Amino acid sequence: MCTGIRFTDDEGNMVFGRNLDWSFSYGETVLVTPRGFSGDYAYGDIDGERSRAVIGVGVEMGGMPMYFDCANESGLAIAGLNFPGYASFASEPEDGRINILTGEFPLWVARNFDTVDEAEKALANVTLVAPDDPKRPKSFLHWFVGDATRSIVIEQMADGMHIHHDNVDVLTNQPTFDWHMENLRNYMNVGSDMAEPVTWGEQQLTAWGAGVSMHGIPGDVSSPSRFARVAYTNTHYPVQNGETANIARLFHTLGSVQMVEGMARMADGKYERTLFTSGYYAKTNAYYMNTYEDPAIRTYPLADYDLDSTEIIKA
Ligand SMILES: C[C@H](CCC(=O)NCCS(=O)(=O)O)[C@H]1CC[C@H]2[C@@H]3[C@H](O)C[C@@H]4C[C@H](O)CC[C@]4(C)[C@H]3C[C@H](O)[C@]12C
Repeated sequence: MCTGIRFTDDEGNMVFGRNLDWSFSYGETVLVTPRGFSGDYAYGDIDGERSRAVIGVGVEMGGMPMYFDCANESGLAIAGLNFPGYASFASEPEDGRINILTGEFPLWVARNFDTVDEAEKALANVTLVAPDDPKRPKSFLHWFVGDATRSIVIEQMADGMHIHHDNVDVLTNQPTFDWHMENLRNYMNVGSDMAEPVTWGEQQLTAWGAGVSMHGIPGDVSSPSRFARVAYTNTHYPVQNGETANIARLFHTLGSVQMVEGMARMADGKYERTLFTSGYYAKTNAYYMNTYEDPAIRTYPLADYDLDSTEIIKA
């Protein structure tokens, strides 16, 4: 399972991040794609005139950075999360369209747009392609895209591309975004206030501490439960000032939905766990990441790399 969140600091700078939950690593690292990199996309040269510098977590395949999540120097970020059973892509490119291999989609978005509005507009001409090619392993994802103003969820299904404005700024996995938003209505009774004393019959009941009003928020790690829990946390967390407090917010909010060894097995019998948590703060133009084995948060400021280089940089 995976979880993505977005929020802003007290000055309106975006913070965006995700948990990557899985049973094994693909050898992913922080990768910087400098402005001068010339992308050899599967379906032609689809980058526009100005290519933005991009940083994120991914793997290099065939000379291309395949990002799991990434952000650009303008403060636009994107993350791919599993969506099997619902995601459905074209198996071949279509004439007259911008054809994008699904694995290259995060790079294309981050290279070419400054805002969610711009990216959303461009999607009208996009065909997402997952060819039947053993050399190109498939992944069935939906994507979460955010900037300083808002976030959207992109779900390409058999009946077309669905783009949702995301009012709670979170995403998990299956089922569809619409379903998750409808499900939130099950939890509208909960809140963060200290529970007031009540009387049942002749019995006085008083809260034994904080947290009683939150009863009902599910504690398990299934996708619908994580969606409800992280939507609650993300929308109730007070706005923060500065790097330390906002990165703490990012990692604690994602920590509230992390998967711990032993909690849940995947279909292959292995335990799923939060292999890494990563994210971007637009104010510092930096990526942040920690892993299951090494929870110390490392910082990767874009300014530390040669952004005018032509080669992918492994941070
Ligand atoms: C497995 C990852 C998603 C994790 C997740 O959402 N888990 C949910 C578990 S569950 O189903 O809901 O149980 C996804 C996110 C990004 C994906 C990777 C990226 O898309 C980059 C390439 C793309 C290639 O097509 C496949 C390999 C790959 C390297 C992908 C492997 C895998 O599908 C990743 C790593």
